[in-house]
Amino acid sequence: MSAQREMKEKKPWHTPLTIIITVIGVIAIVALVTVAVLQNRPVPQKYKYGIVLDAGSSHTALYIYEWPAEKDNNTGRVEQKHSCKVKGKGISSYAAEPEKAGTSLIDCMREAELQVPTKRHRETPLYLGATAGMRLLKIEDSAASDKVFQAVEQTLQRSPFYYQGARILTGQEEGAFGWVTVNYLDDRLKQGLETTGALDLGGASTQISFVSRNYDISESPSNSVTFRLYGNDYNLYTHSFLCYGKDQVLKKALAHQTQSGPTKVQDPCFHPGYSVKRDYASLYDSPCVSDMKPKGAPSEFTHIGEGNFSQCQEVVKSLFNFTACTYSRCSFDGVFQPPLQGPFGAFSAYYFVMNFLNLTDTSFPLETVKKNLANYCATPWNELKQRHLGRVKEKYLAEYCFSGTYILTLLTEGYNFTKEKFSDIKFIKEIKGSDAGWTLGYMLNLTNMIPAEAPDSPPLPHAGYVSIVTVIAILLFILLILCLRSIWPRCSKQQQIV
Ligand SMILES: Nc1ncnc2c1ncn2[C@@H]1O[C@H](COP(=O)(O)OP(=O)(O)O)[C@@H](O)[C@H]1O
Ligand SMILES: [Ca+2]
Repeated sequence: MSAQREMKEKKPWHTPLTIIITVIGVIAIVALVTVAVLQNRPVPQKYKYGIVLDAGSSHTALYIYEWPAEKDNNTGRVEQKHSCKVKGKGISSYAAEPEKAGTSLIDCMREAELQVPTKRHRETPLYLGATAGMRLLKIEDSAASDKVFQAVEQTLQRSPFYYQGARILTGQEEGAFGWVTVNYLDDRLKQGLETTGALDLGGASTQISFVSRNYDISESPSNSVTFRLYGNDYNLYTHSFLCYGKDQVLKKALAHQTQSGPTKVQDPCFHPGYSVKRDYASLYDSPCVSDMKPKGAPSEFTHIGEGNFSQCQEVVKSLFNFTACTYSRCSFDGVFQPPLQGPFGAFSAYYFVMNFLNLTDTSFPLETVKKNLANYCATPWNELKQRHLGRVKEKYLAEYCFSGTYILTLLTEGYNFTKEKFSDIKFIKEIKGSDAGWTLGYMLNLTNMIPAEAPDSPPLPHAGYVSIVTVIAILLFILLILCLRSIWPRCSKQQQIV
């Protein structure tokens, strides 16, 4: 039996000293991990809020956005928490009774007070942005537009939120902020990815916004918006066509068909069997058509449907001017447009209409889409009413054939989405739970929530920190055991020799 083995038997490794050292080591490691877990624990998540009212031509909607309080200007994600549809029409329809524009907002403001925690009310910014309906009212009757704003301001100032003002957005802002929203929600800005173009169709105006490589912004400076976001520069092309929202285009189409002041109009864009009396005064009441009003027209006409898609398309086409262009290239009405580029998201009325018509799938050939729409337009009005009334507003139902035809014509003839490019368009309502539209981009901009430069890389997250400390602690523990098992006997032997 060797001397070493004898010594081991006499002096096993679990001597009181080694046990004490092991216990102290274990306590130290547990303490280290506990401190790491407790000291660096994230504080319970708190949220901040922002509210934007979208005062559109047809209706007003309130959006509440929410984001983590700790990280608002770089890594945090802003999400839509809630939306509220204001009852009744858009604020521009209250020109004759402006106070009602203010009171119409009260219900949604109450809802917002319940949605945002009370202690956050005073710091929650509140914005109202009006679009083409108010642009038209301002052109038509600037004093009435001011009164509507006064009434709206009165309601908003009384709310507990941090009111930041109500104003009319320019067409460029409406287009550019829609583009920011779509690309922010898709996480394309932070990652510097290729961006998605934005197509917004409203009732009174429509916007197209996209980044086109090698596009010379100096050719039409009024169509360009430059951004520096997260360290990337963007030259955005954007244009807003006033009077090309679907409700104003319908007025233009009817104006086109009533130039001789008839008492009966046979309209290919409405369904067979459709017949409604309309008065000339309300058809021609907008600045988009007011100067076209035929002289000596009767007070009303009967609007009769014929259900003919290709004839409807001819009527719609005649509303665009494709000849006047002083630039290298134009979309229509003499407006500059660089070559289309990249994927596009089409939202708002583009989505509502194409979704109702079951035509959101753009992987089908354009010809198939047209054929399906032609079939739909030829469907008798009575049949459609039986199928959908009760679930769909009668006004919407009556107009889907016209709106669908307008959308296809605007995209293909107006903007030049050829049959190859048509599949670049995706009809979308929302992205990751937040509605596509200008409101989110508007708020991100006004609250400076998108930094111009890329944020510094974030510090180690809590879970990562705890894991690293735990791994180090386990390694230390293993080292300690190894030390005890292999080095300690030698140390003790040395002690013995001494
Ligand atoms: N469910 C729906 N079906 C069809 N059209 C709809 C639906 N919901 C909203 N719309 C239409 O979408 C358009 C929204 O435009 P809006 O934002 O009010 O105007 P603008 O942006 O021009 O100021 C209107 O034409 C409205 O009638
Ligand atoms: Ca709109």
